[in-house]
Amino acid sequence: MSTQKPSLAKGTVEGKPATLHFDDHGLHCSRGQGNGTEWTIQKQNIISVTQADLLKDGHSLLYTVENARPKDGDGASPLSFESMRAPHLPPRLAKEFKPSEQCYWVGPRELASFVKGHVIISTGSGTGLASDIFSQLVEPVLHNLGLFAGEHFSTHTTSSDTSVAQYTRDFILPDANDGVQQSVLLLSGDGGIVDIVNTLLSEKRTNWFTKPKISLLPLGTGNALANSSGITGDNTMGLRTMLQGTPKQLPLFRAIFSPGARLLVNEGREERPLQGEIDDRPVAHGAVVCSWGHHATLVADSDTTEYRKFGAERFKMAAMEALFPSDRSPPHAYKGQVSVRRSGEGAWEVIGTNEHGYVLATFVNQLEAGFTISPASKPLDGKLRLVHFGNLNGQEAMDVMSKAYQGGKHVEDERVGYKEIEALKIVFEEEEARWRRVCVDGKIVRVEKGGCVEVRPIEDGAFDLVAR
Ligand SMILES: Nc1ncnc2c1ncn2[C@@H]1O[C@H](COP(=O)(O)OP(=O)(O)OP(=O)(O)O)[C@@H](O)[C@H]1O
Repeated sequence: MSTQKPSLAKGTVEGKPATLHFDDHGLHCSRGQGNGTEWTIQKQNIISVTQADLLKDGHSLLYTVENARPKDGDGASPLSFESMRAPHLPPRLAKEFKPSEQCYWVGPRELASFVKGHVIISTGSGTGLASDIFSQLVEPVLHNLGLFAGEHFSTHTTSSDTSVAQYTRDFILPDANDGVQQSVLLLSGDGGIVDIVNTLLSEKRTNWFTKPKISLLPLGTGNALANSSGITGDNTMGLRTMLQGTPKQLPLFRAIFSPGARLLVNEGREERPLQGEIDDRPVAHGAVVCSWGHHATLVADSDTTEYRKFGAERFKMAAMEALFPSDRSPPHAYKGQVSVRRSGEGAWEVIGTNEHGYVLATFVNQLEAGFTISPASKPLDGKLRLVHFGNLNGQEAMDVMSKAYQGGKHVEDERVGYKEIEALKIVFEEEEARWRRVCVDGKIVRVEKGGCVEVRPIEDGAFDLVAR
């Protein structure tokens, strides 16, 4: 329902006389009388309104259009880019979609002499749309803004799961250490973010370290960070936030593992040392979630080429397998001691018995669009919250977790524990390695037998995230 008066302008569109009016649904354009043309640009598709160079005080409206529905898994972008030149746009539209003054991507081109622009395209994220979305949507927007690869930004396309970390180490970190301002456009899911965070925090930083500003175009499967920071919520793939958002410090946690913890890669077939280390103990940083139990298992088990074809459905499919194993056995009861600290120096408080189903500490509200894991979490509020339940049977666990799709009602269920915490500690009592897998923002860390992990927020920032 419309809540504000429509805003009107008479003038021209692409040089021809037109009437434009803007309301809560979008921009309605009409040309000519009687049998003239009428069309609407939906509000959710509007990226931004910029000054058009050639028209001096005129405007360009940048927006997305839906492509004919691509077949699942064919790697084609669902959206492409259009722009419209109009000297006079309805004032409310021009005001509401004005780009942020701090935004490198719409600032004066002279900025390129002291700000470095980077575009990172993570081809392995989500269902593999990043390359086509870059060429059909993002690059045309950048060209429209007068930005060209090689001149105003460098482009890096990933070829392996170490590409983002490598690029960060080789290009972004040295400049950040020299105090150079950098704006990064990252086309990826949460994984690209966690790769950059861990690389920046595990290497040496100088006193001049200048935090890069990162705009995330959410192209992963869950996109928890984007869904919880107001980056999504329109139909522009994060481009509106990139142009209109402001940089905000990304809250981070540190997970310190017992010696011997390893990162599992290549569908769990290979292991690697973690990037970070403190006092000989492996360390991982995250911005979204650290979990053990059903959540970590379903993330780990569904990270295969086969499952990835199903997009976000892969999480539900793996959850069914974990909660209702095909041999009809009950879901696994995860054995270990879980404890939390409610205040910095307070006593450790033991959670539940030594059998658990779900142990998840998070900063974010949603783990995927509509799956509200922590309803009290506000965008980038930096508060770590624990969601926990014990050893429930498959149907009970399914009933509880289904309520997360109803706006986070699971936290009202008496079987679920939900609280703000300062620190989480897990001491693992599992014999089999697969039950000692911990998820840190989608990455999987396997802890050694008898090992432990401790998780707490840190003050340190790696970069600023452009958010609304
Ligand atoms: N060309 C590639 N080959 C192999 N791995 C890649 C390639 N490009 C990216 N990757 C890896 O794929 C993973 C993609 O993770 P990312 O989080 O971006 O997507 P996702 O898991 O689908 O989404 P989300 O974490 O938001 O659910 C990252 O670990 C990244 O390093």
